[in-house]
Amino acid sequence: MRKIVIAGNWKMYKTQGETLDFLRHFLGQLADTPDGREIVLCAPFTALGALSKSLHGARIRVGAQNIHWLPEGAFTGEISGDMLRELGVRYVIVGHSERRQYFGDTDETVNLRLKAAQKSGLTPILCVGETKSQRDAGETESLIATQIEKGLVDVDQNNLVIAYEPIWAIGTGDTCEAADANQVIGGIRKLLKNPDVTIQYGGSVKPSNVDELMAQPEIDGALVGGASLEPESFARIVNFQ
Ligand SMILES: O=C[C@H](O)COP(=O)(O)O
Repeated sequence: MRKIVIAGNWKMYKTQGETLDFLRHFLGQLADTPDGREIVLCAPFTALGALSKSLHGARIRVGAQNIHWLPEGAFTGEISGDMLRELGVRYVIVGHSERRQYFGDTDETVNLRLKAAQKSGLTPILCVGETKSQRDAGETESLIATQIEKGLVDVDQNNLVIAYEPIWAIGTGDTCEAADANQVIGGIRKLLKNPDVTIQYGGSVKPSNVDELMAQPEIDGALVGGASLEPESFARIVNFQ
């Protein structure tokens, strides 16, 4: 049975105070959210502790946005899985295109981070996706197959979420057609040993397009950037029809 997971990726937005303000407005809008939908907020490191402490049994899981592959060491600016666990974190995004583009993540380091997350009892959200030029060159399928195959070496597919995020659709308002996203995600599923892995779509998910995306048979959730920053819009997304 595939689980529905709707995750907000706050990227480098929201202080602790802004996080608490978000929760004040967001939690009250979950009263009618159907059972069986996992809601995750992936906050900046500095807000994770405040987020965990303020949930008081609410049905929200806390997520981080990066993890180092070693338990400790001289790695300035990095954070380990056990440090995240101590803060109540359950999920962690790995291999987001912004990490790959700006901070040098490769399929090899993504693989190390995935395994480290699982070793610490976290559920990693592996991001894959193509650029516009790769899509135009017809390379989407082969590029994603490489990201999946190299990323998932020795990774436990029973504790994993994958997010298909076409890079040209991130933060652009230019959403991938729902049917196209469904087709790519169906292709990803065929590469997996475990067909029940939750596979999300990410890239300009909004209240206006979430219903159509979530109606697709292969799409099990969403990884939401900009539209997760506002309580009203993220609530509408998690309450998709
Ligand atoms: O992780 C989230 C994605 O980068 C999507 O961001 P976006 O919803 O702002 O396009």
